[in-house]
Amino acid sequence: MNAPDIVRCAYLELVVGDLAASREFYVDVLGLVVTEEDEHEIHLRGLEEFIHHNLVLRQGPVPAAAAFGFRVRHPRELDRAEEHYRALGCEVRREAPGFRRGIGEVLRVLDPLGFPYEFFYDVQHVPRLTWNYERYGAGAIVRLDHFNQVYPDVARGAEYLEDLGFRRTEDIRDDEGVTYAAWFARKDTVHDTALTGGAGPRMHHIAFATHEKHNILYICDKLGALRRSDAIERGPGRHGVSNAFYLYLRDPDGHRVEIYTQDYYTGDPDNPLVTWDVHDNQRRDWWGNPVVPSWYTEASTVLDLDGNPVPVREREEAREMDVTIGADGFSYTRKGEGFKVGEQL
Ligand SMILES: O=C1C=CC(S(=O)(=O)O)=CC1(O)O
Ligand SMILES: [Ca+2]
Ligand SMILES: [Fe+2]
Repeated sequence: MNAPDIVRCAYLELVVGDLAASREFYVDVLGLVVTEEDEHEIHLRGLEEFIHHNLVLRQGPVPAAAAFGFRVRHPRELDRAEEHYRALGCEVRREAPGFRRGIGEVLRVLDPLGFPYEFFYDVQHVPRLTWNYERYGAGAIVRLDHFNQVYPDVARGAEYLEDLGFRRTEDIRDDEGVTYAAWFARKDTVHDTALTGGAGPRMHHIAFATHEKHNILYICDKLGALRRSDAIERGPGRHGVSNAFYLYLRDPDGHRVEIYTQDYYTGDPDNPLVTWDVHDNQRRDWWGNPVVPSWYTEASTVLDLDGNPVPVREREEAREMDVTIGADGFSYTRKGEGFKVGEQL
């Protein structure tokens, strides 16, 4: 099927329970830039962004991820996207300009995995603050890097995303051929989205990029100084997959936010796939530090096109947390030299 020409992941809409508390987290603590705001919703972006927003926070009753927005290369790609999804039998809605602040026509779909995807081209340009160093806090979040989606059947989800034109850049598998997670790119970095095997469809995290590791360390130090270290869920650390330096935070509603820097270029057509053994204890943290259980088990509800929570299905294949016994207690540092056994916590 003719897939739409997707340029990049562009925005996420999050429903939050207390808009002021969320504003404090994303603006005062993390330093995202406010493009527009009113008493119902806030439109935020990274310092290097020129499209209207990368994140919408909307006050609502059920904390959830309401839309995953992707920019396409030309307005005609909305027609191609509509054709693609109708051929898949998906619910498709075309929304006139103005449906979303700063965005032109939007094509909305509930995709075959149950995720609310949106596609757009026309967008209001806003000031790119790249050189406005007076606006930079030490956390310095410069752009949206990726989404991460929880879905029960990663192999099935990968088939759908690859048919949508995404390039698989990395994955985690076992010797029996089970796929536990996979990463998919449209732009020239490691991913625009990823599938984490688990009960889904749910939103695992949104990731923003900084330029330097010290920006991430500053965010940790700032949260400590604010006595908000409980917002730190996992990290800081160095990923195996993607090679990025990372930190995972939980926002006031429990939505997971990754701060991410220095992954690698993947733009050549023959970019080699990197596959990790699920028992490799350095796959998710290159230093072998354990993955806290909540990172595997907790994620955000997603909404359908009418704003209702999408029902969640459990994963039927082996779960990474079980296979590695708790948080990476049954994994090896050096293959063939035996396993680290038992809980790491
Ligand atoms: O962006 C990512 C890159 C790597 C990893 S992992 O924990 O190293 O698998 C997780 C992640 O999907 O958040
Ligand atoms: Ca196919
Ligand atoms: Fe991530």
